[in-house]
Amino acid sequence: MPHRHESGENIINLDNAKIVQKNFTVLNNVNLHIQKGKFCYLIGKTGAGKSSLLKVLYGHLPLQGGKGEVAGFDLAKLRQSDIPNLRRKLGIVFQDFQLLTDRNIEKNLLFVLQATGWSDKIRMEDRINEVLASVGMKTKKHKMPHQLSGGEQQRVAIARALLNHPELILADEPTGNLDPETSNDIMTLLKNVATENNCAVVMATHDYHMIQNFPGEAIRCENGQVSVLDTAELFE
Ligand SMILES: Nc1ncnc2c1ncn2[C@@H]1O[C@H](COP(=O)(O)OP(=O)(O)OP(=O)(O)O)[C@@H](O)[C@H]1O
Repeated sequence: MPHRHESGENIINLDNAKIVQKNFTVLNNVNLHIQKGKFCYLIGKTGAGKSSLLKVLYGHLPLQGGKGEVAGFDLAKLRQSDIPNLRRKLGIVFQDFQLLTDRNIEKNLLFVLQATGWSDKIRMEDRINEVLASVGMKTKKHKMPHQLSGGEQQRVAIARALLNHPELILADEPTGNLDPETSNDIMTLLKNVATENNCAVVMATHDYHMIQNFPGEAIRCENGQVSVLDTAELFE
């Protein structure tokens, strides 16, 4: 892993970073330093650049200027062949769960383990049971995704994100398809598993009720710039 080096206490370091979609600069001069183990929101209006920022952090969009480091990987020097190694350090959770619909929960998780280099059958089975237990879904492992509610599918998606002991979970509107009560359950779960696993979380959301229920720090995308604020400032 040639471009990996330890970076002290931060899981994310962006300095003067430029984030571009096609030829359009979405965010410029981004300076962002997120400590290991920290939970923070990513907020901003539709089109402000939240998803684009997340995509740069998980190596889906190339960094177009400045410096960037995620989990010790230098984003400016990231090669295609480094991306699987970066992704192994991350857990990614999406709004639409993105479970494979043609196989049961256990096989969904097995697929990820096999794709990330695991081979020992017993160890894989143990890890699957462990992560499913940590999200309260161990008894549902033989169910197909369509047999689960949205909240349950998102629990499984969080379990899947935890498989490789990530140092960082990137979540793009993970409660966007859920009712308010289920959203609160998922949020509580995400916060708890992050704390238990000493894992940082960056979670994009539009849901101000949830931010009010679970205050904290937020990264705001606005007018092509990024700033960090306390969520209490949003309700003054
Ligand atoms: N694949 C793409 N090709 C070209 N432009 C894109 C692409 N994806 C996003 N954009 C543009 O980049 C800008 C930022 O979009 P992005 O999806 O990052 O915003 P967002 O804050 O996540 O919005 P939302 O809250 O609606 O998800 C928008 O102007 C959008 O039109």
